[in-house]
Amino acid sequence: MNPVIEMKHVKKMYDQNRIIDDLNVSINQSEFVTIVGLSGCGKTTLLKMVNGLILPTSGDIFVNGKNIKDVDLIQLRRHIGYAIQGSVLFPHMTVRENIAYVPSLKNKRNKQATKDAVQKSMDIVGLDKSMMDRYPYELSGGQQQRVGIARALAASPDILLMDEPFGAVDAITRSQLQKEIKQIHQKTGITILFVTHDIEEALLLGTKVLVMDHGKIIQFDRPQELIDHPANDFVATLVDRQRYPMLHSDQNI
Ligand SMILES: Nc1ncnc2c1ncn2[C@@H]1O[C@H](COP(=O)(O)OP(=O)(O)OP(=O)(O)O)[C@@H](O)[C@H]1O
Repeated sequence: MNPVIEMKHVKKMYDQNRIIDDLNVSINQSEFVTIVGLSGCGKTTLLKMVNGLILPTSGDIFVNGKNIKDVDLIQLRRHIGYAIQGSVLFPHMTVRENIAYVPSLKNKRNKQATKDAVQKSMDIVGLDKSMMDRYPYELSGGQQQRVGIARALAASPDILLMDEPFGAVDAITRSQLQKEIKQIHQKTGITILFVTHDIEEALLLGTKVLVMDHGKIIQFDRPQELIDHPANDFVATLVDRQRYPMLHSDQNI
């Protein structure tokens, strides 16, 4: 299978600081990759390099087989959904206008296609039609988060980048959103890269988990592999049996 995203010898420096260090990774279509690691280890930097919001100091990044050095980054981003923590909606636009933003750029002459895309992505994230004409300030945090995800999905992207998307909501809403994103992944087969601080969330959602430490990939494996065969003490501590017994198959008796 050809990888959807491939990074080869990618480095990122800020001044003399090496943030990403000779990173190599291949991500196949329809994987749900969760990215975990301590604060400041380079998770967001890695994510933003996929859609060219951050450019590497050296190395190559391929998306759908094309080196992003050779593609128009604005075009590239239209195929890559991006959802981040908190409300990043346009405050002066309604829910409908927020979600329609990218599809309307794509379907300039076909208003119906945009309308359909808005309806479809609202359905996917479970937003009621009655919300369409509300402004972001008229929504709860969880609803705003759903609109953010609907907006990221509306242009039917091949890849969805999510940076702590559920970080700012309460535990119940978070668990609902986790279920929804899992269903969206199963229904659409979209490739997802999902940054989280929460190892439990990473193990539950990811088809593969990418563990980072100081700008390097320490392990990139199926969740069960991390639990059964942690690559080092750092990973072992992260997936600690005492703290997450329910995630360990031998304890699910
Ligand atoms: N524009 C910048 N200039 C200088 N240093 C930066 C810049 N952006 C990020 N960094 C540094 O790069 C490192 C990695 O940042 P990054 O945001 O990728 O980490 P992270 O793993 O996502 O952290 P967190 O979990 O806290 O969000 C940090 O030490 C950060 O201070």
